Amino acid sequence: MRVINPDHRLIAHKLTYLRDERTDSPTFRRLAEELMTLLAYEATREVRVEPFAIRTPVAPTTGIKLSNPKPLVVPILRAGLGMLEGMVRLLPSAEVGFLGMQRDEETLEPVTYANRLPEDLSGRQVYVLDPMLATGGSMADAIHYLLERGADDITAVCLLAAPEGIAHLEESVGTAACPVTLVTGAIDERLNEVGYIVPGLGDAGDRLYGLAQ
Ligand SMILES: O=P(O)(O)OC[C@H]1O[C@H](OP(=O)(O)OP(=O)(O)O)[C@H](O)[C@@H]1O
Ligand SMILES: O=c1cc[nH]c(=O)[nH]1
Ligand SMILES: [Mg+2]
Repeated sequence: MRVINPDHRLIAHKLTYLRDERTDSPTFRRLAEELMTLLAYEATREVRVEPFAIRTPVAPTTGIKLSNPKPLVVPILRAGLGMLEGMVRLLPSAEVGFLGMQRDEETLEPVTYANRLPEDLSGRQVYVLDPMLATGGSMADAIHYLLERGADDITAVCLLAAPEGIAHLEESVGTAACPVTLVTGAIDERLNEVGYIVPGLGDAGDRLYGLAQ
């Protein structure tokens, strides 16, 4: 599994404000979108393209355009929704599928409560969005669903990752038949005893959308 942690001061600057407990939900939502757009620049570096012949006002030339089928973007509800707009701003022709997952706060095991993905993902390039890679259980399950449906190139994008989550993902999907890449805005220190990323930013879903019941 390839892990990409772009070294960019604007990413670090925006992440600092995102982490700050004084940042309110509207600002948190705007920063999450902006960070996603910056990470999307890296995550889509190898988006699939094909040659495209055009004519400029001066001369014919050959450029490139996105290949069909277009990439599939999959935000993991709830918190991944906060990254969706930032991604489709750069990839407006992408299709969007949804996975709803919630981590059981006692066992830290992910529970899937919604699944709205195309049945057949053969030959598809897929971008999975979730701001937090903590134990890595939710992202690993999401990637397994995508692999079962035939996805053949998967990029997971998160804002923060714990070393434990990266190690779990490596173990769980690192030897998958298709390439799996993780793009993360930062790699934090560790998980605490209740499975939160340290220093982290708290519960991303709650900070985006308010307290969950
Ligand atoms: O790596 P893991 O240990 O699996 O934890 C990460 C998951 O936890 C958070 O979701 P949460 O369960 O809080 O749901 P929410 O998005 O509805 O808040 C986060 O958005 C990830 O999906
Ligand atoms: O730190 C964490 C861990 C899991 N989910 C979150 O939203 N934050
Ligand atoms: Mg949450």
